[in-house]
Amino acid sequence: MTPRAKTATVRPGTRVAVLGAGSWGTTFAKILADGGADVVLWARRPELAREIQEAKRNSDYLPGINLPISLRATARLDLALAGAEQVFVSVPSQSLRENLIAAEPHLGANAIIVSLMKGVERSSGLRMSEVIEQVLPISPDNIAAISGPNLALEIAKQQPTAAVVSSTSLETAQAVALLARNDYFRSFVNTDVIGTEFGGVLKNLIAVAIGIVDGVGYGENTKASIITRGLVEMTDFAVAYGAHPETLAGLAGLGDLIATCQSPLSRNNTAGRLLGQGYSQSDVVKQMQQTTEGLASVGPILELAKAKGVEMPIVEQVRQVLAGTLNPRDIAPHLTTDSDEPQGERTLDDAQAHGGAALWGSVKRAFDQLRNSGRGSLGD
Ligand SMILES: NC(=O)C1=CN([C@@H]2O[C@H](COP(=O)(O)OP(=O)(O)OC[C@H]3O[C@@H](n4cnc5c(N)ncnc54)[C@H](OP(=O)(O)O)[C@@H]3O)[C@@H](O)[C@H]2O)C=CC1
Ligand SMILES: O=C(CO)COP(=O)(O)O
Repeated sequence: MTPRAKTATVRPGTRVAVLGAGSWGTTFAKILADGGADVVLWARRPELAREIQEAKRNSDYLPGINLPISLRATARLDLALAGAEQVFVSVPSQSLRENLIAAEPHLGANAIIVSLMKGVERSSGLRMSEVIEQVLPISPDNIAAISGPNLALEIAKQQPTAAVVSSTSLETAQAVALLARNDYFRSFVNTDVIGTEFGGVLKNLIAVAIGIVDGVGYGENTKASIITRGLVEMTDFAVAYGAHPETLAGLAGLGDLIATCQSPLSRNNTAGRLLGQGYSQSDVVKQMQQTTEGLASVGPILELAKAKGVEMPIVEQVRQVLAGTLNPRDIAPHLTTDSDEPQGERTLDDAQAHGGAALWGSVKRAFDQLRNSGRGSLGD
């Protein structure tokens, strides 16, 4: 799976919309505007739309950040979507369905819909691209997802980073990647939507576990053990659902896992830290002012894991801490067995064996893919 990209160019001023003016939606609108697109950002609260439109600020979510002069904002969905060739969606995952239903009458026939979200729908267990496909009369080839190590505030400060744009259609991924890039944000492409989306969902759960460990006061050994074993868990799960193991070794898997597990900017990490300090789930939910996808994803992910016979001991422990049935001090990087017998270490090699790839082969292919897709699609 090495996408060979065609050379493509971006039309300056291509009209796009971003739905959701929280920290990521606003940051992504800035990425697109700084890349030359004509961006209209939709905020559900008129006062926030007004602040962005008039003061070029979003003081609720990105304090201290100056937004591009060219960025426009509105609380009217019809105005945001009028003429938009690409629509980037960044609302909480649990509200995606209702927002798509509201947006549908205003969407252009050939608009590409891009998910920026990292959750699954609790009621259905569906990934965001699956919800989009279910709600809108749209071909899967017109849907994309973007994921990677993308802590919003760092990017809003124009610190360089990269992400993966994924679509079943390489051309769609390229068309989106060409707009979602500028001198501080680099988009690579792939066609593994399942792996790209699940990477973003699953790293949130491991980040909650790391936060718990931090809150308890355990150190680097515990965290490194959980991150390493967490990546195996993530890969096992995603591969069971059809992902390519290489994707989990890339920006949307390992890359995002590292960023989210080590940054205090991460809301999932912060929620975990509060749990580790002894706060209950309901206290944590009250304290978290921003979207914390991991808390909503634990249940559906464990259900999906069970359906495929995948063991996820770290995610299961997160569930138990959330439920108040496991003392946070007892969280540990368990092996995937209850046996008292010493077990062989299951590594990425084992997890990736489902996909028929050995670790170093797949890592090499991932690097090749990034190199090729970057050169081919971005024209440098
Ligand atoms: N922040 C980050 O660093 C990153 C976040 N993401 C993903 O982006 C998605 C959005 O997260 P993020 O921007 O951080 O969240 P925030 O909490 O910062 O913002 C959420 C936004 O969604 C709006 N919103 C809340 N409920 C609804 C609803 N029912 N209908 C419409 N809009 C609603 C909020 O509006 P209001 O202000 O009016 O409440 C706000 O504009 C998540 O899936 C997250 O995982 C991905 C990469 C990075
Ligand atoms: O996805 C993110 C970074 O890539 C943001 O993580 P949080 O949602 O935990 O803040």
